[in-house]
Formats: sequence, structure tokens, C-alpha cells
Amino acid sequence: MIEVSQLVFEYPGHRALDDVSLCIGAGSVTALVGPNGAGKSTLMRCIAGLEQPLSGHIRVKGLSVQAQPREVHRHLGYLSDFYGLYDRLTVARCLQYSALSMGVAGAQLAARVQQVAAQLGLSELLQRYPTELSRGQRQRVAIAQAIVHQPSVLLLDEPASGLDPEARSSLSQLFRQLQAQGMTLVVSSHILSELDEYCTHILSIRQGRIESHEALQAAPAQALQADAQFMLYALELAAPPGQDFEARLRQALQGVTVQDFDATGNRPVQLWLPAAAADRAAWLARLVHAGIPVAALAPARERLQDRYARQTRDTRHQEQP
Ligand SMILES: Nc1ncnc2c1ncn2[C@@H]1O[C@H](COP(=O)(O)OP(=O)(O)OP(=O)(O)O)[C@@H](O)[C@H]1O
Repeated sequence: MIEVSQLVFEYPGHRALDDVSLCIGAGSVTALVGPNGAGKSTLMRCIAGLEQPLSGHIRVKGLSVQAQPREVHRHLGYLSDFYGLYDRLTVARCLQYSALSMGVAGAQLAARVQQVAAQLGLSELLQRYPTELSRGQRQRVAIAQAIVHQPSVLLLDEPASGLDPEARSSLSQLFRQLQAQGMTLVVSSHILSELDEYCTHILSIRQGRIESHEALQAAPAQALQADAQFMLYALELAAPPGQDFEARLRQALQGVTVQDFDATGNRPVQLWLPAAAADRAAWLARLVHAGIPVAALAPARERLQDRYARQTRDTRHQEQP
């Protein structure tokens, strides 16, 4: 769906993207991650045809972004990290204007505006002006503008910044809906927990280069492998962990990586255990022997922030002489 090959982009005196090649499949949801200044926004702007690369090629749905930007725009929605709204237009007018500029025909216009307003919870706000809206409501208008023409690809740069937890959660629901409709999403965010539930791929960039691009397994029940020998499991406890629980657990499991431990007991403990069933059974016996009240053990999906932290650690480790 999105093909980027050997992309180089330079700001005056600064190479922001250096030989970037990647392929993003149709229907996927890609978390674009990386530290400040890594080149995430620049990559999105290049894919959206808003920046002219020094060299390389970008195709969206087989169309060349450089040669056919207008055709590409009809298939693509883009939300910038710093977006603007037309403060003198009502929300309805903002949406109509975006739809018209993306080639939505007259007869479809009103229906599309109503539909997208309903999808984003804006139906009651259509006659208001953006200056009369809260930050979260403005953000929803901006997202509605980006999808009013029903693009097949949606690029969102920090879409949840400034939103409260409730608004973030409804944004996650919207992204899941859009994915279910077959849309391909690329979402950049510094808050990985936001993307955890629904992204299918993680694309990590650092200093203008691709650090990694990996598929996450769709079913949470399937474990991701830390390496060939270990898989991630969630340990459910029969009783809340006590004060000395972590020490007991670590003692019983010397040699096993405890991925996630939450002393409040609100989240299951996550452990990397041997993939081989016989070896795992031996570790489990040790846990029970140490008095850990094991209620259940189930394959787990690694949380995105843990995976990113692990990858970053691994990369740094490899870079050291
Ligand atoms: N207009 C510009 N002129 C010169 N350099 C720029 C310009 N815009 C960005 N840069 C530089 O290009 C690099 C990539 O910037 P970019 O905004 O793509 O990073 P980012 O990964 O989106 O960062 P953040 O997470 O902070 O939003 C940075 O080093 C930045 O300083």
C-alpha cells in the first residue's frame, strides 16, 4: 500500500531521512516510533507529498507521490502534529470544504459530512465555530477533515496529544473501526500504550534511519518471541502480591526475565519462560514450590513500550564495541 524506496530528505544543512526504504501493507496499523528529532514527521510529510525528497521514490496504492500528488491525495488522509482549523467557518463548513477539496462530488457531500460527524461525535457541534470548541473537540474536527473523503491510507502525527484519557480511548475505538473498514493507518505517538491495543506493526526510526520494522502478532493470546528459546507468559495470581513477592519471584526464577511486574497486582506479571513445554513445566514447579500462588499461566502479547525499550536496549548493546 505504501512503498518507500531509498528515500533521502534534507533540510538546509541537515539530513533528516537517510536511505529509508519500507513497505507498509494494506489494512495494517503501523506505530511510527522514535525519539524526538528522529524524522517521523518528515517521513509522514514526504509520504503525504508535502515535502520534496532529495532522492528516492514513494508510492501509495501504486501511484507515485512525486509524479501524481493530486491523485495520491484522493486516497490519503493526513493529520499534522500542528494542524490549523478555519476559525471563521462552522464545523460543517470546515468538513464540506475538506471534502470538496478532496474531490467528493456534490450529491455525496452532505451525506459524507453527516456520516463523518456522527463517526467522530461531532453531530451536535456542526453549527459551532472551532474557536468555540475544546481542544479535544478541535482534534476530532481535524481528524474528521482528514477522513471525510474516505481515504484508504491515513497518516496521523501525534493524534492524541492534548487529549484526556476518555478522548484517547474513544480515539482508539475510532482507529479500530477505521481498520475494520480496511483503512491502512500510520500513527506516530510518543505514548506507546495508546497504540498497544490495535497496532499490527511497529516501525522504529532513529537519526533518520529505520531502526526496525516488525509485525506484531495480531492475537494477544500468541506470544512474541524474545529469541528462539523464550516466550512471553502472563502469570495470574490467586492472591494479591505481598511486599516480599517480587523478591520471592525473582529468587524462584533466577535466570528468567521478569518483563512486567506490578506490585499493586492490577496487571498480570509477565515472564519470559522457555518455549519448550518440559522446561517450562520445571520453572512452573519452582514457582509453586516457592509459595507463589499461581492461578493460571497464559501466553501473552508483549506490550509495545516494553518491546520498544527492549529493541532500543538491544540496538545500543550491538552498537557498543
Ligand atoms: N524546517 C526544518 N529545518 C531544519 N531542520 C528541521 C526542520 N524540521 C525538522 N528539522 C530537523 O529534522 C529532524 C527530523 O525532524 P522531525 O520533525 O521529522 O522529527 P520527529 O521524529 O517528528 O520529532 P518529534 O518526535 O520531536 O516530533 C530533526 O533533527 C529536526 O531538528
